[in-house]
Amino acid sequence: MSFFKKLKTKLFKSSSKLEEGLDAIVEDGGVEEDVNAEAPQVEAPVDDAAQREAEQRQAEADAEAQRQAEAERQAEAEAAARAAAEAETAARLAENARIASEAAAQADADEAAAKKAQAAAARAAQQAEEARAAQAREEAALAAEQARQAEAAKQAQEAEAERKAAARALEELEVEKAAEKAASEAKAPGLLGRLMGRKEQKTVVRRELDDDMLEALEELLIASDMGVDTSLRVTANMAEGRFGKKLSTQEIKDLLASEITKIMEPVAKPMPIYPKRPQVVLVVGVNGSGKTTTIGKLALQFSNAGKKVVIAAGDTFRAAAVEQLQVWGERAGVPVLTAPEGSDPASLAYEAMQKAEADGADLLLIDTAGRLQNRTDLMEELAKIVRVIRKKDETAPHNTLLVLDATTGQNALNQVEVFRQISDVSGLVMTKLDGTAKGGVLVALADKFGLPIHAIGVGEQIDDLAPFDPEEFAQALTGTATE
Ligand SMILES: Nc1nc2c(ncn2[C@@H]2O[C@H](COP(=O)(O)OP(=O)(O)OP(=O)(O)O)[C@@H](O)[C@H]2O)c(=O)[nH]1
Repeated sequence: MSFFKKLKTKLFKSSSKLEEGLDAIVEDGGVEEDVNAEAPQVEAPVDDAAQREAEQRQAEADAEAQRQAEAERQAEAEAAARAAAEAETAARLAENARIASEAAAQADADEAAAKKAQAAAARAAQQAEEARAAQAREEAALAAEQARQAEAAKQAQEAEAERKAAARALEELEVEKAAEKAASEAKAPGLLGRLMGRKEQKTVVRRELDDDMLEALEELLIASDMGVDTSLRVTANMAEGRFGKKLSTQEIKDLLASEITKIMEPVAKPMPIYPKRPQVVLVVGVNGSGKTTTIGKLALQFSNAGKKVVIAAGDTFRAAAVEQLQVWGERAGVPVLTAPEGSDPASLAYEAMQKAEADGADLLLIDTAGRLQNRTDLMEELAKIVRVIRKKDETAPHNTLLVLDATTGQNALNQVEVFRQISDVSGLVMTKLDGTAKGGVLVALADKFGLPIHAIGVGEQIDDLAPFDPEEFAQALTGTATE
């Protein structure tokens, strides 16, 4: 696992206090709004158009069905009228035939009558002919009418099918709308949604950035060890141009992360490497801050980078400390120079300089004691070490690294002040950033002293030392980290 992944995972966990605090501030007095509250609400334009179209299609289908029904009724009336007319014609023909036969009966008796009868018969025949023609016309008209009716019935059927389809479409649209409504209600992050940690949010809580909110933010940052001055300045910067505006937790976190990044960027610098050999690195810090561990981690990183490294176990007052450093030296594959318990650390430092020079080492890492209880003694001890190594190289030490335990919070600020008085601190290493909720102190340190932060310790293993990345640190601290 890479250093930063580790840092992010670990710091992410530990920063939950700050993150939770930010969540609480916005929720307290915030208002739940639609995620797109700023954007004008447009009510389902596509669905409405579809519904209007379906309604129009149905209206047209209804009108067509009505027209068909009317046509059918008219066709029936016409058929009845035609039937009546046919019956009348048939009656007339029968009457004519009767007249003709009467006329024929009288034909023998009366020629004139016979002629009349002939004429009548001719008329009757003509009428019969005309009646047949009429009937043929009627039949043709009837056939045409039947065809028209069949067509009308077909159209009515089609219209009915279309009406049904339109009704079905309308019904489906309603069902779809209801389903969408139900789904959106289910997605709304109500209490249950929040408890279940729903990802897709339709609403967001926003709170107006006012004096109360600024005060709450200041308190939270101070509680996160950012220090009073830094906290006030960070919140003032966050509020600039945003006072009275509504902000969501995410927006607040992003703002805070960007302010923290701005403060941390100038101090994020790796330990400088000089052409001078050996480059002497004095490592200072209170007991237990992680000096020994850090020296072991640095030794490994530099030797992995192709540098020849020598370690001097300068804390000659504690045998356990010396042994521990030897273990780290073995792990890193780097020689560790030691001296008997209680001997002068300055003379060990001198010997180490000689050995480093003789070996052609690139780096000499010198561990020192960290007894702050007797500050004068410690100051004298460090001053002596510096004097002695300057006999060999007057530009040494080239770096004085102050190792600080991040879990000590505000205490780290005091330690910087003290060690700056007794040594020429050139840069910081922050240890134990894993598993601490006190990462905020780095912001205060950077803001107050502007000392470079060369590396951060994120665990007890030899590879748990990472370069300091301000942006990732800010994201991890505010909970805006994406992984
Ligand atoms: N979790 C964690 N523990 C660390 C880290 N750095 C050091 N430690 C632990 O902190 C404790 C003290 O570390 P040391 O390296 O012995 O500290 P020191 O400053 O040399 O202490 P003295 O030897 O008493 O002067 C040890 O248990 C280390 O394992 C770190 O980055 N993360």
